[in-house]
This record gives sequence, C-alpha cells and structure tokens, in this order.
Amino acid sequence: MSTYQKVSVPSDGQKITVNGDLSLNVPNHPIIPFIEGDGIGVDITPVMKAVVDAAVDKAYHGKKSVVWMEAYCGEKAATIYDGEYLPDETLEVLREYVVSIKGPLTTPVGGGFRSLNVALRQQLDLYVCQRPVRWFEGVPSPVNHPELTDMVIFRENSEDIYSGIEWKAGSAEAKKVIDFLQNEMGVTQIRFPEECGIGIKPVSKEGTQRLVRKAIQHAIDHDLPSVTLVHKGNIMKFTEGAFKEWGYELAAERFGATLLDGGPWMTLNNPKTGNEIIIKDVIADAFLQQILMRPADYSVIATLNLNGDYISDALAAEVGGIGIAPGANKGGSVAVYEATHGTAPKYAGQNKVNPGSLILSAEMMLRDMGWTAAADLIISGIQGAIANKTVTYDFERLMPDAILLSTSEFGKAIIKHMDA
Ligand SMILES: NC(=O)C1=CN([C@@H]2O[C@H](COP(=O)(O)OP(=O)(O)OC[C@H]3O[C@@H](n4cnc5c(N)ncnc54)[C@H](OP(=O)(O)O)[C@@H]3O)[C@@H](O)[C@H]2O)C=CC1
Ligand SMILES: O=C(O)CCC(=O)C(=O)O
Ligand SMILES: [Mg+2]
Repeated sequence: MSTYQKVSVPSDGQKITVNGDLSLNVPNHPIIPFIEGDGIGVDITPVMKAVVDAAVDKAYHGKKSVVWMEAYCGEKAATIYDGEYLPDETLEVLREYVVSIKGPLTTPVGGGFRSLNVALRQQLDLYVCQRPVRWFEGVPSPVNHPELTDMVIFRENSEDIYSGIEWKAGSAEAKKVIDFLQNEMGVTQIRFPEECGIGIKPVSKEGTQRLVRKAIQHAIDHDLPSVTLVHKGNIMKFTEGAFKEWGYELAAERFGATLLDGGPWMTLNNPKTGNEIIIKDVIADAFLQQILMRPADYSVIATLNLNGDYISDALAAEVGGIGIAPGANKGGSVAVYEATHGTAPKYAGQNKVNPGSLILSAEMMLRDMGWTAAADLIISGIQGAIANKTVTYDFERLMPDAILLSTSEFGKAIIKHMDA
C-alpha cells in the first residue's frame, strides 16, 4: 500500500481494481477518496457521506461499507500543501483508488489560476463528463411537463476551448500569433488586431470518436431510443462540424449504423434488444430551444465541452436546478464523481444549500460499483423527502406549503425515507 505525504490511508479498507475489460473489482469495504470542495463543499460533502453510509448500511447490514479517505484539492489543499491547489499526490490517489468523489472547486474569472476541475479532468484523462437529467415527482420546475425531460449528456471533457490555449490581449504572445495568422496564413478577418485576445479550439477525430462511442454504448446498454450529436458546425466547420461528421462516421464504422431516408440521420438496431436507435444531430442554438419545446424527442446527447457545460445547466433548470443535477467524469479506468454546480460562495458554511446534486452523483457512483440496492435506497429517500415537501431553500421558495430544511436536515429526511 502506498504511503502519502498528507493523505492517511485507512487500514481497514481495500482498493477497487480494474479488470482487463475495464469492469471493476469492488471489495466489500472499498476505500473511496473524497475531496471536500471549496465554498459549499463544507456543507454538502459531509451530508453526502452520511447519506451514502446510511444507504449502504440499510442495504447490506454491515457486510459492505464505504471506507472514506480524504484527499485534497482547492483551498483546503493550499493550506495543507503550502500553497499548492492541486498536489501531485491528489492525482496519484485518484488514479490509484480508481473511484472517487469531489465537491465543487473555485476558479477565478478573468485571471488567476486555471480551473482545477478542468485540470483534474485533463490530467487524469477523464474524457467523458456524464450528466443525467431526470425529474423527481414534486420538484418545482419552470416548465409545464418536466417529466418529459429525461436525457443523459455525454460532454467531451478533454478538448475544445477548455484546453486553456489562450493569450491575453496586448501580450507579446497574442501579438506573435496575430502576426503569424495575418502574415503567414493570409488571415484578414481579425476585426481589431491591436488589442485582441486569442483562444484556440482544438477538436480531434480521436477525442470525438472515443466520446461518441461511449454515448452510443450507453444507449445500447440502457435500451434508449436516440443519440443526438449537438454542435455548432454551421459556424465552426472544422471543429464543431467535424465533430458531427466524425460522430456519424463512428456510428457507421463501429456500430453498423446506416443512413435513414438518405441521411444525414442514421439508424441502428440495438444488438442487445433489437430496438431501433436513431443517431441524429442538431445545431446547438436550436437545441437549446428544442429542449424547452420538445424535450421528449431527446435521450442521449453527445456534445463538445463548452456546449455540454451550457446544456447541462440549462437542462438541469428544467428539472429543478443545478442543486439536484449529478455528474461523473470518466476515463478509461478512473472515475471522479462530482456535482454539476459550483461553490456558490454566498451560501458557503451556512448549512443551507441543496446537497442533492452531490448525493445523486454518489448514487451514480454506487450504481457503477454494482451496489444497486444502496443506490435504489438513495433514490427512494430523495423521492420520499420531496413527496413530503421537506426540502432545502431552492425548492421551498417555489413549493407552496413546503417545510424549509437545512442541508443536514435534508440529508436526515432522505435517510428517514429510504425504506419507503
Ligand atoms: N465542477 C465544479 O467544481 C464547478 C465549479 N464552479 C465554480 O464555482 C464558483 C461559483 O460559480 P457560479 O457561477 O456562481 O455557480 P454556482 O453553481 O456555484 O452557483 C450559482 C447559483 O446556483 C444555485 N446553486 C448552486 N449550487 C446549489 C445548491 N447546491 N443548492 C441550491 N442552489 C444551488 C444558487 O442559486 P440562487 O442564487 O438562485 O440561490 C447559486 O447562486 C466559480 O468559481 C466557478 O468557477 C462552477 C461550476 C462547476
Ligand atoms: O471549473 C470550473 O470552475 C467550472 C466547471 C463547470 O462549469 C462545470 O464543470 O460544469
Ligand atoms: Mg458548468
């Protein structure tokens, strides 16, 4: 067992390991690293752990348990590791223990250090950001039929403008790039070249196809009716447009999809059920109105990094907001589960916000570990707490007659309703 500088490894648990086919070997008492997170991390992470522990205990009566191990990133890491926000040790821990969960981390806007969330995804090559969006009965929503929204977003997590290749307006680097574009590449369209920031958007065939492959495989495994490639390929032809082309190509070459009515949409038979899966595409701005007007037409969504970021918060709003929208970052053999929302600094330390997003991320984690009975108990607990109108401020302010609960009280309400 590795020894770490600051992370203390519990003596009473075992490691999850990965088989050759990328399935997991999950011992009965797995060590699962968690990162508390900045801002409201301090409020939601302990509640998530308590809910998971209760669900696992209720489901397996002590035969299984999660052995939590704290790892550090963000502001807490900086205090422990002498100013380092993302210590190498943290990356090692997340890699070595395979499955982990994290709270939100702060990213300064317009300057300062780059996103730690993005850095974790890139350094661990967690190329899929999987974000399911479903409605729980009773959750307040701005749409008339929130039950029609049932989608899973597969957001490409390693490329696009999130690569962080950009130069500040007026810097020597920006000037050099602009000079190269104008003088060696014949570019004439930079409207105001004098004081102009420059960003680069890399999108590759390999990056696209590994993401689209996971999205189509998800539709096959869960017998879902369609996979939609969402892109802005009319404007960004060789990045977003190529994403669409490479996505269709992968569907044909890897999964045997054929053109539907002459294309570009495609069709394939689910090899597990025989049901049809439609592979289609839609331009991103139109998609943002389609999800409000015709959400039932969409199921699995495959999209690039920035589109996926926007789409996940927009879709979350339809089913109750980012307080309840879960997510997972997955690579070949490592997965880091995390809430969709950020650090909500104005609520930090107030025991006020909804822990639902992180709890449902843990629910995804347990399901992926094969601990289905515990995952089901979390779902029934959340359904019960909401049906009884005992909710946190974000739901309470929109639900007539609801009882306002704190973060920790909502966790207790979930636990109370687990048997329901
Ligand atoms: N994966 C990550 O770690 C992420 C990190 N971030 C980072 O978080 C910081 C703050 O970002 P910001 O844009 O303000 O976005 P946040 O998601 O932190 O907050 C925006 C608003 O969403 C609502 N909200 C967020 N979380 C919850 C919750 N758990 N329960 C109920 N409501 C919630 C609140 O709405 P209301 O005001 O209406 O109550 C809040 O003011 C930034 O540094 C950003 O970079 C952002 C996204 C993801
Ligand atoms: O890294 C950040 O600060 C923001 C990340 C984000 O918005 C997301 O993961 O959806
Ligand atoms: Mg986001």
